[in-house]
Amino acid sequence: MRRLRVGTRRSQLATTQTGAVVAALKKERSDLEIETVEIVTRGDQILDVSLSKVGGKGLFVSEIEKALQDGVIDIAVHSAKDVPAILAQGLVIGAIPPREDPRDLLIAKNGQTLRDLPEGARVGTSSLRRRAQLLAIRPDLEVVPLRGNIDTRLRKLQDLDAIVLAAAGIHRMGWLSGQRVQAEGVSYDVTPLTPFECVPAAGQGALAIECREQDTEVLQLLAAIHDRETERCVMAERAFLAEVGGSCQVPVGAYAAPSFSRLNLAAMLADARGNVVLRGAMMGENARELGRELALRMLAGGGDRLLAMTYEV
Ligand SMILES: NCc1[nH]cc(CCC(=O)O)c1CC(=O)O
Repeated sequence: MRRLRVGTRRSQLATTQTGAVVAALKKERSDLEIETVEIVTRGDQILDVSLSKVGGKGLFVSEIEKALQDGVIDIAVHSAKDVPAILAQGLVIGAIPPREDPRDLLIAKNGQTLRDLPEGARVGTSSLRRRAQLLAIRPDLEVVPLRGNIDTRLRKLQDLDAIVLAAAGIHRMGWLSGQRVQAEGVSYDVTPLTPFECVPAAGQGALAIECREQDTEVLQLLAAIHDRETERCVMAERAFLAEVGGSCQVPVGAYAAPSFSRLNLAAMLADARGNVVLRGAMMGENARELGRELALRMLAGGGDRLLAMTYEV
């Protein structure tokens, strides 16, 4: 293999993430010629409608998967949390590099924490998972829809009191220094939300590199940038998500951390309005079984009824 074509979405975050993966691969194989191919997905084009309405996160991935299947590209770099539970025919995740900070960040215009935002403050997020968990702590907040790439969302903070973004994205962009985010000519204090306050999305902070199942040479190359511990955590989180049938219509969070030889998995399920938030945690050895087991327990413990409640949001 002499040439590798890498598919990426066109957002600033996507191209930055892809650039980091390309650099890591070049370090492994300096003779390799790597070409980056930008793909505009439907999810990138439809920015004014909430994701739960236009068909979910798969929108960002399905066109890229087609390019892999058609041989237009050889690998695709995704944010692990954007990858659906079931991959397209003939494709596999070839590598999961070491995870970044998995937490969500509260970025308040005047530097407040979640506790000292003023009564009725307007907080921007289109994620049902973030919305439910914010309202569980501060029922008085007005949570308003906020879509677009992370640069766009940061700019929209001008018209709001606060927004919530993943730490990983901000960090990979090089916009986070200490407790401040500096980007697009603005600078704000940030407060990380702990996984107890706001359980992250399954896979948040991790990248997933997808390729063709049959491409043994590519799989061999990707093994060099793979992190087995991150994979184990992400597997437990995704097993939880798959078992609860996580679509964008339901607020679901799952976060696993290694604890000696075992994994500690924390998860949350809520109804779409965020009136009821159900939390659970469990330790286990086998990542997939742990994710499934915690999901089954939480569904049996009332989660099934939460998921059955659907609303127009
Ligand atoms: N849904 C978009 C998306 N996909 C991955 C990230 C952040 C980076 C990551 O989690 O790895 C973001 C932005 C955000 O949620 O703030």
